[in-house]
Amino acid sequence: MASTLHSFASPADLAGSLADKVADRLSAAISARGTASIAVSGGSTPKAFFQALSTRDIAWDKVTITLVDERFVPADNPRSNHMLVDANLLQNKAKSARFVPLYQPAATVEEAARLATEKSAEIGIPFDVVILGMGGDGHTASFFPGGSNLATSLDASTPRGIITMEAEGAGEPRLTFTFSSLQDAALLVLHIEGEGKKDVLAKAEGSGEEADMPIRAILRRATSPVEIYWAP
Ligand SMILES: O=C1O[C@H](COP(=O)(O)O)[C@@H](O)[C@H](O)[C@H]1O
Repeated sequence: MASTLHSFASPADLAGSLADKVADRLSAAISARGTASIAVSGGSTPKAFFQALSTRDIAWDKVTITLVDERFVPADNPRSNHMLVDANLLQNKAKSARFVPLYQPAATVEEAARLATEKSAEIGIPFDVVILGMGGDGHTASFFPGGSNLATSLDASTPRGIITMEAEGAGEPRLTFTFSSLQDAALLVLHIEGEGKKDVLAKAEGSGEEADMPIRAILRRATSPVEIYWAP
């Protein structure tokens, strides 16, 4: 499916514009079905966008928020994506949204993935909005080059749900929604910032193996158009 690049003069401009776009989509879903869903990324990039989105006028009590991926660490760990979302998105008007975490206090990451899959199955499919990020190594969600479950996670026939991932560049073991869960969102966004990430994107758009730069799976095979939001 095609992708469209939306470039902004600054990260603040991008955050405001993306927040408006996402708010419109969530509100449209609420008008149509009574509920809306969004899966967001962690990392350093989405903070300003989260803060802007949290101020938008939406019937937040009808919105379910989850993460596209998470480290296998509890919510009070500063490295958790949950803590980032708590501090920046589940604030202001968005305080009344429902949050479905991926981390589960289980003995193993595999058991946590099974429990998270069970809990996230209550969220309607497909997601109304998915916001992906991208690492300098071309990973997105926790689809890491060399990842333990990379092939399975990217296989379009792997069922929707959460799968585990361990990889050299990943730090802790990870929990990640599968490609099949994310690729058909009504609004599928890739949010990246900086010249370095633009170069990584250009490389990913060239030829090469998906396994080397897993973001290629989204750029090449997502059934929804990919809206790329970039600022320097
Ligand atoms: O590990 C992760 O990194 C990516 C990108 O993070 P950034 O700090 O370069 O913005 C992120 O999209 C993903 O959710 C996160 O778990």
